[in-house]
Amino acid sequence: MNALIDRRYVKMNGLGNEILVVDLRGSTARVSAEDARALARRPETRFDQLMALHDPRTPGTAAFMRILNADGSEVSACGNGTRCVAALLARDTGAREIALETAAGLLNCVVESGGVTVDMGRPRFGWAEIPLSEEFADTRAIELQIGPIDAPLIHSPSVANVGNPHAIFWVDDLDVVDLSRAGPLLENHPMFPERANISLARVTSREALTLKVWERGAGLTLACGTAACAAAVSAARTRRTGRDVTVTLPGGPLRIVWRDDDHILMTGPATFEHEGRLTAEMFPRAA
Ligand SMILES: N[C@@H](CCC[C@H](N)C(=O)O)C(=O)O
Repeated sequence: MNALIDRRYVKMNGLGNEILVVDLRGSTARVSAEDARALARRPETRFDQLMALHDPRTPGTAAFMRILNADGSEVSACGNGTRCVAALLARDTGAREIALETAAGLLNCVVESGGVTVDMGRPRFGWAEIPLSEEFADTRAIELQIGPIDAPLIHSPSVANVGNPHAIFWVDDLDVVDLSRAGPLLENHPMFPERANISLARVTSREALTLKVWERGAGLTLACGTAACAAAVSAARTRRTGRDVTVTLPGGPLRIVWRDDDHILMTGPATFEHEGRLTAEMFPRAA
């Protein structure tokens, strides 16, 4: 029998980025890539990212989170999912300050009526840290051979790692490229050995960006918290904006502050949809 059966799930979203929280604390159950793909296909558990909660590994943290994309790939960071988990644990326990842990490190969250703020830690910009498959001294703009989708309007992205890899293409018009077509090619470009999340970003003022994201392992989503962080720090790094910006995604705005101590603070909503228990019918039968 699948050890996930009868575990609690909570369907949430962060600005329309669909999040499924599966609470596995107190058990040794794990979500496999196949389990994740099965749950992602069902209407009641559909998700862009699944946040699996496990018993804490570090004193003072509320849970260790494994994060899976809809294609079953496991990743180390998800901004919208982290806000959702913090809001859920705040609802469950009454705590307002919640520390969570992922493979990428600790995330301190503050849950307030106006939204959830997550300290997303420090960005990394070294070419090997992104990671890229070629050495670049300056990752504010890298040379990318794009081939058939090359156009003067889309070139030389900024790259950043905020727990996961991102490439940000600066454009004047977010519709200049069909991201549903270009996204998969760019996500799987040989420059990105671990694939990458791909954003089109438009600077609208010194304090504002608009963003469209093709997510690694999930495709076009209504919002991506880590992409908003990566775009904000890249915009500040390239002097396009200051360090306190509103990033507006198709699902709505996030406030991103890149503090002087190098930490990125992301603030935005977390929305509850419905909850239930996982059942046997949700998983393919073992042969
Ligand atoms: N939607 C997320 C990012 C999820 C992970 C990403 N697709 C990856 O593979 O790195 C967010 O809100 O940050």
